[in-house]
Amino acid sequence: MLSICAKIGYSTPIAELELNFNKGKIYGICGANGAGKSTLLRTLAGELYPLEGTVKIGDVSVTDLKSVGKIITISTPDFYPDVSIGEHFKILSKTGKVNFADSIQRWNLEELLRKSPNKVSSGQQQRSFLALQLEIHSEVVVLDEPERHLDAFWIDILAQELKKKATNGTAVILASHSQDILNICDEVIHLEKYDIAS
Ligand SMILES: Nc1ncnc2c1ncn2[C@@H]1O[C@H](COP(=O)(O)OP(=O)(O)OP(=O)(O)O)[C@@H](O)[C@H]1O
Repeated sequence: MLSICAKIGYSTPIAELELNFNKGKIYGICGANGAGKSTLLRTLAGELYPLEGTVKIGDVSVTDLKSVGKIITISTPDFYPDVSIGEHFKILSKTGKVNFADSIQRWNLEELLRKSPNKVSSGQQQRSFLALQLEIHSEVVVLDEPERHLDAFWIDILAQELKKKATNGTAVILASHSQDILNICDEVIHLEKYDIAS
């Protein structure tokens, strides 16, 4: 469904990959700091062009207009500073036609809805962001360290949510340093330091 056959990197290559990602599966990407996990995710999502080669969803390049909306990227939490967390849910429920009631309950966000995103903890921000983004339908979801700032209880909830997403037919691709999250993956890709001479 999503495929990459490419050399990736910014100006110099950091990996050369040939991979396929199928719907209904969870793929983990692991490796040391700087190994290229975020670069791979950004290339898969069409935010970064490969140095050589292609990234396709079906037969269409991920950078083609036809691919818009098929892939969602969940990375650093991003909120409007003067808009309450609850208003973010309201705005997205109108524009994306999504009902967030269950998601707000599952992520235990009722008490945070009136607050500004700048006045809650990093873990609370992350929970709110995941509750918003994971509820939106897409064929592929790409997550960069989704466990960031979460305690063990919420990492477990995150694992359940990702499994549910995959069961519903989404291809889930994540980069993580958490063994608890990597354990739920159907396949784990280890990125090693790339030998430029190769
Ligand atoms: N915006 C950028 N411009 C140029 N080079 C970059 C940029 N972002 C990252 N790099 C370089 O690309 C390489 C891979 O970085 P990347 O962020 O993909 O690593 P990572 O595996 O996600 O690391 P971490 O575990 O620290 O998040 C690093 O050597 C880094 O210095």
